[in-house]
Amino acid sequence: MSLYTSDNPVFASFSFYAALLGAKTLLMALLTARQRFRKMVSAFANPEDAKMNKGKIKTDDDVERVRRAHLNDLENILPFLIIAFVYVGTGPSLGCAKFLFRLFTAARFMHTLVYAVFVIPQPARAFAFFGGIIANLYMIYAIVTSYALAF
Ligand SMILES: N[C@@H](CCC(=O)N[C@@H](CS)C(=O)NCC(=O)O)C(=O)O
Repeated sequence: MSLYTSDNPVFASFSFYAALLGAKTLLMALLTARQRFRKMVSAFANPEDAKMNKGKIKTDDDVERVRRAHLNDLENILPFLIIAFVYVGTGPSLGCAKFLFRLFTAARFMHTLVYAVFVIPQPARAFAFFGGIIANLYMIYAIVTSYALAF
């Protein structure tokens, strides 16, 4: 049986969480746009955008915060997609794989809520960030130990 078909519940679970995280990352652009419009007068990225909306170009702390959260998603979710995909190929148990995918997904949603939506003081963001890092590092460890003989 191929590990990369919907017959494999681990791959099905990976596909589900990958889609959820992909959608979440794409929606960060809407969150940025919402913040730009809330701050109407001062937060358009390009002259043409400012002109169209009768605003001025200037950076804004709240807009930049959402942009940093978006960038942080790219720094963490893109590696997850590659790492978790390779991890599926090691044939992990469904329970363990689901736990890691859920931990990572929950951690990234928490990161955005804490960083860009409710602006909760540290160390809340650091905890959310490390939840995701731990899941990714565990999968890297599982991959490396599975394929150590291939070195
Ligand atoms: N590129 C990140 C690398 C370190 C990192 O991701 N730190 C986490 C936990 S404190 C974070 O949420 N950083 C905020 C950010 O990337 O804007 C940074 O510049 O902070």
